[in-house]
Amino acid sequence: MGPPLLCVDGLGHRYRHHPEPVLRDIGFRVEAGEAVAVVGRSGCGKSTLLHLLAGLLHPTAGEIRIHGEPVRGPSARWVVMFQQPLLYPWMTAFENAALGPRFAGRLPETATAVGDLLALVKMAEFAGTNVQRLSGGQQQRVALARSLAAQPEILMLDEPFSALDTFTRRALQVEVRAIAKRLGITLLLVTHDIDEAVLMADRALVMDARPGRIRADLAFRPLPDERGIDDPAVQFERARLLAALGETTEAPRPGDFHQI
Ligand SMILES: Nc1ncnc2c1ncn2[C@@H]1O[C@H](COP(=O)(O)OP(=O)(O)OP(=O)(O)O)[C@@H](O)[C@H]1O
Repeated sequence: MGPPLLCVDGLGHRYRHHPEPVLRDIGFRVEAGEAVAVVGRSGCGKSTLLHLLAGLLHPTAGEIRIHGEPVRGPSARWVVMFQQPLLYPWMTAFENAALGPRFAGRLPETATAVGDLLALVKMAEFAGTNVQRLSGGQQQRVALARSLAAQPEILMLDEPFSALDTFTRRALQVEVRAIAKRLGITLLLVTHDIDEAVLMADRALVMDARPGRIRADLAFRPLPDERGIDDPAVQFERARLLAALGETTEAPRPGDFHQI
């Protein structure tokens, strides 16, 4: 068996002019195809961790390997989605989604594939619309299509839906998970939203703050890919996650929720 997709060992980070390290001694593995949420309170270092994993920031201690190779900078093998969709406002949805293939000189051959991706994210009818005329949720859908057009192995998400209303956020959380599973893309998500973690992930790494460390590695029991927050099994995993975060005093028992 080869190395895991992602291997993190003894990872630490200290910002310049910052007296204390933000992250200390972080280690975990992620296998290809997993969906992993890093969960913790605001300020515990989640974004810093994701920036390190994406090669946007260099660690001051430890090592990150993807396919056994040290991460030294950004790569076409992974893409990051942020809270803001970061689209070019003067372009249409299609033009934004097609940016990667265009820069790689792969348009027009890949135009159909980009069209298919817009359909996958339910934006086909808006392909020719200027993105300024789209809602926040629709803009994130376009950003998702742009990310998928890069054919990444890993999709890294930094609280990508936190600026959206609850209804839109829920829909995107469930859809992004289903799309990633369908395309075989590994999901790495950092969030302080427990619901987002149980809706999108198979497993949660629970972080402590000051310094940021992993307190627990919690594998969820198998849940359906298209899951609802009200499903009893999802509620059960949510309660386990809350207990792991120290938000409740007792871990739940299966009998606490019906139909498990
Ligand atoms: N560029 C920087 N320079 C110095 N300190 C920083 C920098 N970026 C973040 N920090 C500090 O590092 C700590 C962790 O920040 P980080 O954004 O990684 O946490 P987070 O868990 O993602 O928070 P949030 O959920 O609020 O986004 C905070 O104390 C923050 O002030």
